[in-house]
Amino acid sequence: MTKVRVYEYAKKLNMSSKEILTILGRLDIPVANHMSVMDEATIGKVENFFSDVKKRAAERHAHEVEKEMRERQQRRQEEHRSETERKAESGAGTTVQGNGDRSRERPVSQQTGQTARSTSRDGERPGYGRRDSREGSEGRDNGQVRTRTNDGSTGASRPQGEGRRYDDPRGDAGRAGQGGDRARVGDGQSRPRQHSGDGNFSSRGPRTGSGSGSRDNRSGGYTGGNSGGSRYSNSGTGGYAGGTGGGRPGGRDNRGGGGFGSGGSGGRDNRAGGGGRFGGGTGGGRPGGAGRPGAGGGGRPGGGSRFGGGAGGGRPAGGAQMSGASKPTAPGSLRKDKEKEKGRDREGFARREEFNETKLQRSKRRGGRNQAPVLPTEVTVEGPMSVGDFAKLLKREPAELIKKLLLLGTMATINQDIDTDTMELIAEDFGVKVNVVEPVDEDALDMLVEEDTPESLRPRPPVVTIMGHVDHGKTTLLDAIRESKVTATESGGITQHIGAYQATVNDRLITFLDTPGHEAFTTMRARGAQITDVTILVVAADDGVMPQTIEAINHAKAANVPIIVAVNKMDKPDANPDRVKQELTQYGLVSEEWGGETIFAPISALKHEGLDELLEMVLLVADVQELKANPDARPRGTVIEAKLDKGRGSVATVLVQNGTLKVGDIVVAGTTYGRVRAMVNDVGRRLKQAGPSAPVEIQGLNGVPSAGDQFVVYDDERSARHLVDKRTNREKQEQLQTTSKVTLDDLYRQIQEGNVAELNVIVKADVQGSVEALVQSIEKIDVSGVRVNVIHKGAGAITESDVSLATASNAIIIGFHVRPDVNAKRMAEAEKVDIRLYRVIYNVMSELESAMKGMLAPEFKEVVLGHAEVRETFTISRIGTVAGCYITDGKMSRDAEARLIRDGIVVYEGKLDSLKRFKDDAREVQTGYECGITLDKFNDIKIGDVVEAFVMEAVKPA
Ligand SMILES: Nc1nc2c(ncn2[C@@H]2O[C@H](COP(=O)(O)OP(=O)(O)OP(=O)(O)O)[C@@H](O)[C@H]2O)c(=O)[nH]1
Repeated sequence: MTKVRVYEYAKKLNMSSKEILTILGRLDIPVANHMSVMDEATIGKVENFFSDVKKRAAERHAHEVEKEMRERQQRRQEEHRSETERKAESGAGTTVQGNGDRSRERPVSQQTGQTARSTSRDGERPGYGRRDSREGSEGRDNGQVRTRTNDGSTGASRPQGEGRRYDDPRGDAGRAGQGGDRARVGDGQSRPRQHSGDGNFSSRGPRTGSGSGSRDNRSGGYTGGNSGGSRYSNSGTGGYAGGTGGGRPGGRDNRGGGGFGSGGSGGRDNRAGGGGRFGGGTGGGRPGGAGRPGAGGGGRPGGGSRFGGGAGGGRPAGGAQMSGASKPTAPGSLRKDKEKEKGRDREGFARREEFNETKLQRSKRRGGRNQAPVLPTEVTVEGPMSVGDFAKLLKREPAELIKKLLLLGTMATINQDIDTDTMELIAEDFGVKVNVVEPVDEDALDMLVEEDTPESLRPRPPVVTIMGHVDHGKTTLLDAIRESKVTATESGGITQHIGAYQATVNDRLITFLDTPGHEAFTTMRARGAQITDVTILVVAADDGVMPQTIEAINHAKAANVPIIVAVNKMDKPDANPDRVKQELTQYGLVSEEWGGETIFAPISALKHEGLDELLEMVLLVADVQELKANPDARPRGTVIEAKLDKGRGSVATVLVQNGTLKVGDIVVAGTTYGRVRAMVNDVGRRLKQAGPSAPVEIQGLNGVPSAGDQFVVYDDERSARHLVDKRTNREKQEQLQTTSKVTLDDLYRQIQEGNVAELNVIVKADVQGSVEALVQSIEKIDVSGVRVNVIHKGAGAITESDVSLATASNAIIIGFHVRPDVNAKRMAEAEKVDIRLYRVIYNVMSELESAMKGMLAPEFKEVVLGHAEVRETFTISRIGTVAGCYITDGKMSRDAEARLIRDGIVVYEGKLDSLKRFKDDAREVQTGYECGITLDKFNDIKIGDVVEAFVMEAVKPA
């Protein structure tokens, strides 16, 4: 793409020009209006903007997801904690001992202490880290320290160390060590079991620090590098190490674990793993322990995590708060208190949230006295549906869904369809379960489709279609087969062309569809009917592959029907079957002799040569397909052709495809039904019944069905009639829908039905200035769910070409101080294009807006009575200008209102002052007569002007 106009670009993105202009404005790219040209650089900037939006949306979504995960985890931890507490009642100290070895404990305690010291020394706020780089380096140091912790030389601060919080772009190093203290604080105490070691950091250390192997030790990895110590520990590096972040080390349920950081990860169930689910920086991600009272240091998602920020950090609060025991660990700095405060705040927030949620749930349970809709907890969908419909189902505002979609990185409109996966994602956010069920196949229901058991199936004759290029001999072949193979003798019946016949070959039947060429395929397939089992492709040996040959191949291939090539006219001296074979290889039909799989049968339809071989091949191919049907099933099949016969009424040739059709059966075919009165086969023999693959002509339907209609036998006439009525109504409805044009009067209904997402408008006005003003105003109309899209604008009368454009694009035409010319008007009436004529811009706006909001309730409608052409003008003193007119269409009425149109532009609108026929006042003057007209307080009438008479009629709201 090099250069596009704003509106084109907007259209491409399914957005409004206004939206693009707003974006351009935000990007400080000067553009005049929607016609302005956007060059490549501008487009690039806009696209960057979009990708930024998406990125942010994804991040926000990630944030939400994680928040939810965190809450869930907290709940689990709570549960687990109480369980642990119960267990711990019998001896906490032992637990400590049991969980880690001393060597591992020590470093932690040291580490803890160290960090605390360093923090207090620095005067830093330990929990959240500082922003200055120094801190970052400390964070890194911490990381290093962490790696050294085993020798006890130092001690890492909180493992998440260096990460920045959230999306601080500078998060690379800053905030190092943040949360570390908290971690320690938590470390120290949080875990109830550790109380045994009260105040003794070292004794507490191991639990928290080294990921002591406790399966559920979510806080384990606080020792950073030691995370490996945990049974389910992180395999990553550094655990909580400041530098590399680390994961949430041991926790079995570690979902976010170090995953947010670059290293770490790893709990058994660590779902996020080291890579960082949200691509965090280096930080510690969600450092386990979070919220687990004993574990301390609970990390709220490590800094880096969600917002792709730097490292670690995380929310220290959890542990600290819960442990409340931070006292012994923390060096008692004020900051710590503040930290704690913050922690509390967060806790408080979480509690408040929880409270709110509980309240919501409770009120939901109570039926929401104050909240009108009872929100569903489970919905059932059948497949993709529009955002609007899904919102309705969820009893939420579409905007909420659109927002969620945006968070998922999808910009959707209310009418946009979303798939079931997306629905599930959104619904999950609302706590709603989505059940996806197979859509009910109404047709299958109507057709009373039943499964046949394998035992009930019996072999049936193949149904063959003959196709090929014009004059290659299709008809001759069909006739030749019929003549030589049809057993017309038995009843002495007269061979009838009923659209299909059956031939006997080696005592086996083959059904031939008698309609040569593509019709059988096109009409049948267009109606979803697949009746052919084998195709004989006739190719004249002297002519080779021709366009219709290729078409035929494509049809057969599309229908997945095997092809047998009949190389015809072999009797001709210039027959060249090899050429045919050669040419057909290009289309994937390679003869068996040449190593392919396609059967080629050389024949002469004219001389009846090679027919037996050809038909044997047909049987062979059919055998491979194992064609079967259940003769005892409910009879069903397809209409091959149908006509109205003078003597016999509706006559339809049907191919029975399953079951056995009998005289007296009640058949429904398309929108016709009736009892089978009589049934004859292709040799004119009256039948009482016809089994699978039999083509028969039936009488008794109440109308003429279409070729391709499927028929089925119903048990009673009433339900057959009911089905036909239903289908007829559906057809009418569909017809109505396809022909209905959007009009302002039913715009709202169409919006509601999801038919209009964009209201296409053509704007015509008297002068260019008005056009622009109007367009600008129209584009400003902001009604959710529909967007006004000006597809064409211009100064001058409304012409035929405007109407045809409106027809093609389902637009309405807005005329401002202009009128449609005669042809345009006629065409608009015929095409049912809504032309709205206005004289005040405000009215345009308010009417459009009202229509979009469904509030348009026009009480009056203008009805044009007729037009008169001004052929002469007279100026009479005290009266003014009298126009000598000729009525070109309709009539002029004395009481009518009138407007004067000059070159399609309305120059006056008011009342007819007088209407005279010669010298007499006239009440009405009809087409083809002359009359004198004066306009109320208007004299500037010129020859060539047109007077339009109209009245305002009250109309019932649609
Ligand atoms: N020599 C010779 N002529 C044949 C043979 N088969 C058909 N023809 C002649 O080819 C001409 C066209 O045959 P049709 O059977 O009408 O061909 P078609 O493919 O049905 O043609 P359309 O109905 O127009 O599509 C007729 O004059 C046939 O007599 C054949 O095997 N040998």
